[in-house]
Amino acid sequence: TTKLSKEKVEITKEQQALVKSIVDAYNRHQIPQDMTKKLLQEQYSAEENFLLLTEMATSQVQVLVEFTKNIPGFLSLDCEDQIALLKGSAVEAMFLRSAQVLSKRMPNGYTEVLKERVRNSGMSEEFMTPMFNFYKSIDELQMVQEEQALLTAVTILTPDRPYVKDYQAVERLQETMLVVLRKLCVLQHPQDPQYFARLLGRLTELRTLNHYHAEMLTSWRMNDQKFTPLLCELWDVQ
Ligand SMILES: C[C@]12CC[C@H]3[C@@H](CC=C4C=C(C(=O)O)CC[C@@]43C)[C@@H]1CC[C@@H]2C(=O)c1ccc(O)cc1
Repeated sequence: TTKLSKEKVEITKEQQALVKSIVDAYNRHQIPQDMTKKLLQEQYSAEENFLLLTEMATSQVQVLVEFTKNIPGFLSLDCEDQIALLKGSAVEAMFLRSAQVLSKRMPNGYTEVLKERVRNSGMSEEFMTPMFNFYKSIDELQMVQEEQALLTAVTILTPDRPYVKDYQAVERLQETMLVVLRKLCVLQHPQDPQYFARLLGRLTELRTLNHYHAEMLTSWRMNDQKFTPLLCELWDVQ
């Protein structure tokens, strides 16, 4: 086992401030309530479900940008690198977000309705399976909100995205998050010293979903489904 689990793990004052600012940003930036209400009310059809998810995806990108701007140090990165990180991590952040939302037990059956609409949105089986497997593996972790917020920040601050110029600057920021995340995991799950490693394993699983997503977009376009201008720009489609 790692030394950490033997020693008393201390979170420093500045690390506490870091976690607080990221968790606050994570909780502050959510898709608008009226959109989630629509999800519960609109009638079911593959087209209607796809439209709703497209609206949610578009809103989620805007939420993601606002959240990212609140990650300490992000705005001091090179501007073009900021764009490269957002473009490169948007799909993973979206799938991570959907897994975190779907693994919550919502009182009004929101997660069941959302799952049903995802299942019936014109997405083919071959992408559905890996995506729902991912949801299950995130659900098993039962992450607390600090872990969810930090894991999202770690995903965004992945240095090896296309077109990132100052790799080291991004790596340093990600490292800062990982150090805090590891301490939180040890403190939150003392009985499971491998918890942090399992959390990082989810990031590897996330990357494979990136690959499926490109094909998912293509298959949707084959059925001439329309995306929004923001999604087209983000994913270089149309
Ligand atoms: C990722 C996704 C779009 C965004 C959805 C996610 C399911 C759950 C969500 C919960 C959210 C919340 O409660 O905050 C924000 C939106 C998200 C994150 C969908 C599953 C498949 C879909 C998709 O890939 C897709 C992509 C392009 C489209 O045009 C339509 C769907």
